[in-house]
Amino acid sequence: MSSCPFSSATQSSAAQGERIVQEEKAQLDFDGRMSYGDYLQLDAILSAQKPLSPDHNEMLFIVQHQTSELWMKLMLHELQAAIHNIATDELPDAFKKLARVSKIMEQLVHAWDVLATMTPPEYSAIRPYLAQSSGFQSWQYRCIEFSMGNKNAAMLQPHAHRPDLSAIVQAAYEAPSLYDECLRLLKRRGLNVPEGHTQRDWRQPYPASEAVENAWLEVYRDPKQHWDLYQLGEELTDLEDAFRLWRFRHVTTVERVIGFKRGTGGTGGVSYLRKMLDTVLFPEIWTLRTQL
Ligand code: HEM
Ligand SMILES: N[C@@H](CC(=O)c1ccccc1NC=O)C(=O)O
Repeated sequence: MSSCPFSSATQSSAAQGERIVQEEKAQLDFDGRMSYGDYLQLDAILSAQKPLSPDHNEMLFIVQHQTSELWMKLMLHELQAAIHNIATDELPDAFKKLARVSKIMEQLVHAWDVLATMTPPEYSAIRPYLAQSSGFQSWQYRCIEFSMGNKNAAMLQPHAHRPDLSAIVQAAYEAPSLYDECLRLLKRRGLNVPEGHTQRDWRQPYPASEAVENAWLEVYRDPKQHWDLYQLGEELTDLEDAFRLWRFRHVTTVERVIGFKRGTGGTGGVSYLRKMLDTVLFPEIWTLRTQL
């Protein structure tokens, strides 16, 4: 009999653990049945981490980006469905999805904390192996930017070598953005949105206007009268707020890890990412607040 209280505690809890599994009648035999790993295609996902360098920290770098791309996949799925819901006047359905998109964006903001544990020398050991690859070439990210209205034809070019992906990014470029559909909705609801905003070349960057600010102001000055449009405006605010935080954490993390080195994607690095901080997706949603 062992005199060590920890070893007897371990034995009894092991026995207890086994008893619970038996009593609860957990399914233990997966011969011919679909298991957790089968359903989630874990063999495919968990065999996709292939470091190129001998460095320990490359696994962090790969997992961080792969998980980000998975969250972006869900974000696009929700965002595109929300845009469709707005176009077809199903606002409660759109709100549910937009709230989820904002939460995913917040999740990605917090994810920077994990990557920021990588020091400059640790990243320098990996960086040569990345060659000219860069997040700049993320086609899902570009679809998100385009769907949110940040249109820029130059951003199509890195995808030209992959016609399959290029077609998807091109479609997001040509389609009305989330904000375009919101303005069309405002017009259907009788607000005074000029035609240049409801029927335009969707590939062009969104042109902010006083007329649109006035339309939103009508909503914001009397929220009870236009409750769902007011709620929509606030959902757009949450979304852009979260997106701004993501951009900011990106540039700060990049500065702490590579300083002012040029980016592997060919840009000036931090200087480019700082310019991106000036992006405004839903301009009148912000400017209207000066009038309230
Ligand atoms: C140590 C980590 C990171 C560094 C040093 C870094 C660096 C950079 C740099 C310098 C650029 C500018 C383009 C270039 O010339 O390469 C860039 C762009 C970009 N990065 Fe990162 N990045 C890091 C992590 C991430 C992560 C975790 C993501 C998440 C998916 C990400 C997504 C992007 C995206 C989407 C762009 C394009 C942004 C735009 O065009 O506005 N990056 N990154
Ligand atoms: N642009 C980064 C490289 C980089 O960050 C990266 C490279 C390959 C895959 C994802 C990346 N992440 C985001 O840009 C750099 O200049 O170090």
